[in-house]
Amino acid sequence: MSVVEPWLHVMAAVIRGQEGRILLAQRPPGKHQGGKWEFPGGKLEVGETPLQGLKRELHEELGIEVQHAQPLIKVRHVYPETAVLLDVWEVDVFTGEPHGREGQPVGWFETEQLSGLEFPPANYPIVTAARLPEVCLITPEPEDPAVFLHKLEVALQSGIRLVQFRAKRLLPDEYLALARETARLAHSFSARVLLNSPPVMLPEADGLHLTSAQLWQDHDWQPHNGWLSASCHSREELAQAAEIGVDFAFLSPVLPTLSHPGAAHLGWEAFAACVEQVNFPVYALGGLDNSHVVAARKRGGQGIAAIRSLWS
Ligand SMILES: Nc1nc2c([nH]c(=O)n2[C@H]2C[C@H](O)[C@@H](COP(=O)(O)OP(=O)(O)OP(=O)(O)O)O2)c(=O)[nH]1
Ligand SMILES: [Mg+2]
Repeated sequence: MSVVEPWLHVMAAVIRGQEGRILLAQRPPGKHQGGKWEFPGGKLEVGETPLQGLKRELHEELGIEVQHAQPLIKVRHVYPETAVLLDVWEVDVFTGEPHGREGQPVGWFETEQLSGLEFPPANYPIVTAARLPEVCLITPEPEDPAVFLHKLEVALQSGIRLVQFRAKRLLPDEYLALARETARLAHSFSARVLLNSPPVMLPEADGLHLTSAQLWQDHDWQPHNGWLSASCHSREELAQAAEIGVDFAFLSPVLPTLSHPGAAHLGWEAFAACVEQVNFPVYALGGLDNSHVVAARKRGGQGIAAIRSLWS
């Protein structure tokens, strides 16, 4: 990504309606990327703040008044015609009945339908961000499988929808058996499971999670099914994660942690600066709990991930 590129600042919205459905519009034929589905929005005007621009665009294009919105992701993309900075916000409270005021078709879609639609090439990470929740549970080292699954169920009941199954001390067969049970239980709550360093990838998993060391191994990690995510601790590791094509990442430690007392941590400023360098969703990790979701979002993060604070 060139820093001298004159980026065209575009505001776009992931508008959430009933049961989490998302409102999309079709770009008018003849316009740039015409005919494709888009997250409604348009160019920021001189003198506007991003939120003002977002509100104006959604009023002009859909006739709605935004009541509450928060940043979701920023994506930079260079088209042959223009370089765009897509500044995407999530809108969860609005008034008015959205309709295509410029004659464009609009529709509500389930998050799971999004990956089957044709969007402009810049939109892939936005679709990932729209499908990912704000909070990810990373499991602590399992001791007794029955106790583990019970605690997992408690976490799922409390609203967890993304689980990174992390077990370093199990034998391969034990790992796979518990990973299968974890996926089965998570799926019964419509939650998804990433496998951290599995002996083999399981078809029932929703993604493969890489350690930061694996990022540098000469290996094709792309799983046949699901997402590819990675643990990162620096700008260099995030750049390497981008290089190998991860869908999203976890950046840590953001705050001091009990597990690594006295170790250096990034702090929110450095977290924000690192996230700004990449085009995919990044979870903040390290010393965090549910109360830090808004802080993470303000710094460009997808939300927070945690072990300790999300496990009973
Ligand atoms: N709104 C929106 N624009 C997108 C998305 N993906 C994507 O690549 N773009 C690009 C296409 C365009 O080059 C640019 C948005 O410009 P636009 O044509 O919608 O701008 P606008 O609403 O202000 O329209 P206009 O006044 O120029 O007619 O961003 C998306 O999901 N939503
Ligand atoms: Mg527009």
